[in-house]
Amino acid sequence: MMELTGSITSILYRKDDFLIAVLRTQKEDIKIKGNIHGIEKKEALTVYGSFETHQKYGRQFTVEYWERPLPQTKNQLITFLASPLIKGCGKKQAQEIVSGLGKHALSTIFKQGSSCLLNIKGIGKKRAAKIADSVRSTLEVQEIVSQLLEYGITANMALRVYKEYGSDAVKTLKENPYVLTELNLIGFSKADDIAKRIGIMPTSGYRIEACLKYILHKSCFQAGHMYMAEDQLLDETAQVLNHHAYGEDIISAKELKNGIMNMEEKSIVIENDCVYPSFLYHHEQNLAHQLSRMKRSRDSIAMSSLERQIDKYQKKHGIILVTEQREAIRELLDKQLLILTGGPGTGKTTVIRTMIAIYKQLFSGHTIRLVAPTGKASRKLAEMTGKEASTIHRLIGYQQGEMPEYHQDHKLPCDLLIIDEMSMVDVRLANNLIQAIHKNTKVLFVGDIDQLPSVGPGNVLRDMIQAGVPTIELTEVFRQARESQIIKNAHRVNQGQSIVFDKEKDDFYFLMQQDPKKIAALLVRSASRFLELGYDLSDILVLSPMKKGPVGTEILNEMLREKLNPIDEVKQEWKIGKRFFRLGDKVIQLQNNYEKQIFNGDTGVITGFTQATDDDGNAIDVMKVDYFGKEISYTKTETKELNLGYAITIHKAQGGEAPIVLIPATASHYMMLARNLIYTAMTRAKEKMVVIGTEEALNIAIANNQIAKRNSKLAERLTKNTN
Ligand SMILES: Nc1ncnc2c1ncn2[C@@H]1O[C@H](COP(=O)(O)OP(=O)(O)OP(=O)(O)O)[C@@H](O)[C@H]1O
Repeated sequence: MMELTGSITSILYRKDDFLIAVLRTQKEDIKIKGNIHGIEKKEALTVYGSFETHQKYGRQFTVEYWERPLPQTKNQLITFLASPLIKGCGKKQAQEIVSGLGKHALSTIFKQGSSCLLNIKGIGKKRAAKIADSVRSTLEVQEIVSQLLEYGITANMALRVYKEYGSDAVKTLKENPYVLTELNLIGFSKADDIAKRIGIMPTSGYRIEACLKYILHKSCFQAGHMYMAEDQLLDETAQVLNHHAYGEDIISAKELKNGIMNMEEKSIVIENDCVYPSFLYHHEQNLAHQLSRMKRSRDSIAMSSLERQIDKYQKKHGIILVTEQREAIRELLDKQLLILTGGPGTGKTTVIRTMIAIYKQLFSGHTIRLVAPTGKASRKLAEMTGKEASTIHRLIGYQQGEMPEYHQDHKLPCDLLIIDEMSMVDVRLANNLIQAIHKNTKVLFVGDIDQLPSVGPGNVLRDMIQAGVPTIELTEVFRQARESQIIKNAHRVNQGQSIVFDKEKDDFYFLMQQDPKKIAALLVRSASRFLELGYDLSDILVLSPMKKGPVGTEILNEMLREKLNPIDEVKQEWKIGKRFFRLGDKVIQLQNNYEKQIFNGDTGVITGFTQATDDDGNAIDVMKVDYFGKEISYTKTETKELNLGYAITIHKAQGGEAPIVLIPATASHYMMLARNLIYTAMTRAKEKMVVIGTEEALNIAIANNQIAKRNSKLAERLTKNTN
């Protein structure tokens, strides 16, 4: 193996840890390539490896191992200390440190910590701690990264583990590489490969427990279950453990059972052969406990005064509420908890509006709050009611991994709480919300149970209805039923009837096409046509049931971008690995970001690329995205929270709506042909709905009403608690 030392003069390509760069040695400029983490232009570097001649790219040096040579001369030391790697240290402080501590400054700081910096001019206690921390972590990280690289643990993973375990990172990982799955860095099978390279025994308890957890979590977070039957969990785990790289029957049933027993004390709860991740068990139990207490309590108010108020409202607004709507208002004022459910256009928002107006008349001075699970849904709720509305997260002050601001010992100051789009709320969010509700607060859950269930575990709305929580179902369809076919067809789909078309009306189009590739092309053409007609990009929702495949969102996004926002010389772009973001691109946020107050499913448009300063005062590149007039900055690393948003999955579109909705219907995504998917997509359309595909595929979807059952005991607990 050869050794080369020099400084980086240019970076030619970088993706994650993989780098191609030019290294200037004393003799010549050499193209180097390999997994080199966090190196920037001008930095000194020593690489170990060998030369090879690439057919296309010629002679280059393949790096097996690398290190940042410790600065030797005083000047090198000053440059290192003043670099962005060392926080809190500018050039002035670096010069003072080197003149105070001499050429062994780094090892002195590493060994003695911040105390050796306290006598240096211009360095106070806080700055000394910052500098000492940075020196320690920079040196340690380099050591850790190089030690772990040989096992296939990338620098990014090593850094994350370092953050969690500090100097113990290598020891921890060598003993239990499955912590990489705990930290959500890789899945079980990749961790298992790494474990094999490290030499972990296939019968290791860590391996068994990691696999049990992986199977259980997959079932809860991908299929939405709250628990798994113990036998099924054991069977599925045995299959993975015994077939992945090690051959059959390496793990016995007894060892698996032991694994479960070990976990029982730490991370799972077993109740009558049902295995729950502990936190989900506690969410379900606490939610049931709190809900059943609420269900029981009753309020009594003057009903005659209520009836008078309803009559007054009807007269003022020229509306006659139907029996169910009137009943909903009565019920909520009589009880503490009510569910209002119904399909599109059945008057749910009308009930909310009436309820707010009457409640205000009856209880002036009381506080009313309106919330929904996503930013998109809460904006829609505010628009429909003309009242302020927020996300549930914002209402309760929820931050990832922290206790919400409002909880069981600090209740929300609110008298009437209305929660819209309840079908999207999973058990975790539902419990956090319910715990924060005061025993005197009235709660109205509004939702449509025929839409897709929550992305997260549980089926809260359905379970509550099943358990007998007071529910009013609105069945009469008011809106558009006569004039528009969208609502009419949505209700037909929901009842398992095929779609009907009236060519005279121009709000529901079906474009027949069999070939999936042509369907994709037609979706793009139709979207472009609507733009030509004067609609805005934000008016158009192109939805697909899936990400992959010929009509999946991935391909559609690329095709739509090329058509609707093609590249030109002046449009700036950011290239990050294989992905790139272009000025004017429509993007979607993929996860909740509480700091930015941007939530999973929010869509925006890229408005520019600029520079900002980070917490340490360093200049960083940022990309600006406009979300409904709110401008949010993303660093390059943060763009992993974004995807192109020209086409999004139906799941991500829940809770939102747009004037135009376009969807494909093809048997090529046979697995995804389900009634609640089509129904959810259709109910997003306000003005025009375009389906492109075959009637056969559409009818298969409409006929498929097999809603995958989710394992949950919320209904059972609620019923038991109440009886
Ligand atoms: N009792 C009623 N009499 C006449 N019109 C009504 C009545 N209730 C509601 N409407 C009208 O029906 C339309 C749909 O009502 P609303 O928006 O309340 O339904 P929704 O269930 O909230 O619909 P979506 O879920 O699709 O948003 C509105 O135009 C509303 O004014």
